[in-house]
Amino acid sequence: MSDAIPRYIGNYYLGENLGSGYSGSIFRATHIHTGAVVALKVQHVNHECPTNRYERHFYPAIQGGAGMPTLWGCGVEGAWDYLAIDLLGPSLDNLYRKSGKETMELSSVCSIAMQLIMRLEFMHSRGILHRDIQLGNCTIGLPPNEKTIYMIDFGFSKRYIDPYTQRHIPDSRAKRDFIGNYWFSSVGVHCRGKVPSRRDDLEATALMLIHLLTPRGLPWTRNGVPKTDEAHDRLKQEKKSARPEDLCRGLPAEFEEFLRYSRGLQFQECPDYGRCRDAFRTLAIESGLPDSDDFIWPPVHRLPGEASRSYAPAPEEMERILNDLTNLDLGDAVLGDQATVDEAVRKAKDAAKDDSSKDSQSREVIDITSDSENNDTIPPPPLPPKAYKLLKLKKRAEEATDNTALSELVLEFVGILKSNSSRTLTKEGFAFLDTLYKQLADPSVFILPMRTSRQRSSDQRIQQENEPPHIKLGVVAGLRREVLGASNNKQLAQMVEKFGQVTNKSSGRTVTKDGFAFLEGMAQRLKVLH
Ligand SMILES: Nc1ncnc2c1ncn2[C@@H]1O[C@H](COP(=O)(O)OP(=O)(O)OP(=O)(O)O)[C@@H](O)[C@H]1O
Repeated sequence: MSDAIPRYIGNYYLGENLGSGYSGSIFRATHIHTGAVVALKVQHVNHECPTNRYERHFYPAIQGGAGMPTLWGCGVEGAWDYLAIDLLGPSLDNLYRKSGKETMELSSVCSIAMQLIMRLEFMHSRGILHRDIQLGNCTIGLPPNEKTIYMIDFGFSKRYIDPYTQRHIPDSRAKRDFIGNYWFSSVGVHCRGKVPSRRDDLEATALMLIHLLTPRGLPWTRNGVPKTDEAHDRLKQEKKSARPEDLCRGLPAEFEEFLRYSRGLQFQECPDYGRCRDAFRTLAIESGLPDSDDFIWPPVHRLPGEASRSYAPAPEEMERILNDLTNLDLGDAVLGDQATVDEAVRKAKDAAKDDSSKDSQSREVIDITSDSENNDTIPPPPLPPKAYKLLKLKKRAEEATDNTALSELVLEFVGILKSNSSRTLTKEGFAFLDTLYKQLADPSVFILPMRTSRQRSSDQRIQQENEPPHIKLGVVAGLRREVLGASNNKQLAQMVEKFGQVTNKSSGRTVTKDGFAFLEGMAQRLKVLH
């Protein structure tokens, strides 16, 4: 049998070579009778890894899905096994390399995230895992479908739902040979030899997104493909030991949350695709980007005049801000007490003098005197705006005398958190929740704060570090539902307490979409309850 690929295979005339992988080559090809142009995936029948033979069996189950290529024909002719599939555009790998940029734009990455999560939801709904998520296996369509991302290469795919019994495939403790790719396959599958399931497709997607936003990519991709077993072992070790917070440092919190969420899923658990997708849509909107998941290439920049959300500050930066706040000594002070304000302003001025000019320029200063009862002319302290607004809100919550006023304050609280670049619940945010709790539980009794101090005992710290994110997501999602049925303030108080505790225990202490919905539901309920 000749090893040279012929000009004709099946009814197709082969044209330009579009790409070659480990297991074969892809050609642009024309049907000799209809003139239809397709991508012909050609593989030698004796190939040691006969992926075409497997791949053709997955197409029937995914036909018609958005971003799923159509299989127009397949067969074996002579020494060649071929698949004729929709001709598509360049892969994300091609686009990324050709862009010459160190990282992809956030707008592109958000739309990739939304579309890929949708593709996986569809494939998984058809009982199929992809198992080889990577940039080269995602292509854009040809016009008019250039805004759609297509999933290709089902050579490593597998059914996770047994078509006969309709049951999920079983887990196994036995280590298995690795199937997937070095860069993005999940830690469980790649480094621990676990059986792949839906969670691993999601984790691979998360790693790929983080890679696109990281200068020089994920750390273990920087030395190229490992050529020896030792190099592969080193790569696995590096991948296994990389903590999500380190991989996602400086990125919007959504990426770390997505990675943690996928890693926290149980073997058979169905991911909440909608919630994952919504998180990236919200991120896009808050960053002043279009909310559609259309993949626009070359990427669009921020819409003019739109509010933009910058990346979350790195932990060190957050630490510095919090230290600045602590130095202001507002901790136990009575707000509104002029002596306290004077003292704070004096300290703030001293601190500001020490600060580099770069730092002071980057801070927004809120004028606390503009609506203060005291007609003070002293310049305002350089408190971060979010912290200051929250402290003012807390004070107003202390003075609130009815549920209607509390309802409005809760909505303002949501507004402040949403308008800020970071959704982290800071100590001022917790202080507001404490006051709200106190007001709801019994306005006449002083309740010990749930969390107003940054000091934590080592026990608490261990507990906090061990709290998996899906626990927080589950509890807050439950609160979001329950809050609308609350029949008195005491019940609402318990919910605020639970919300504060679970947020405090979660890594990042971010307020999620469910968290906002819970707070908005609380405001709604407060209006009704008297
Ligand atoms: N339908 C298509 N239309 C246009 N280009 C395609 C198409 N399918 C694949 N390609 C190009 O060919 C490359 C290899 O495709 P594919 O991954 O399906 O082949 P493979 O032999 O399984 O590769 P690998 O061994 O790298 O997994 C892709 O990265 C893409 O650039």
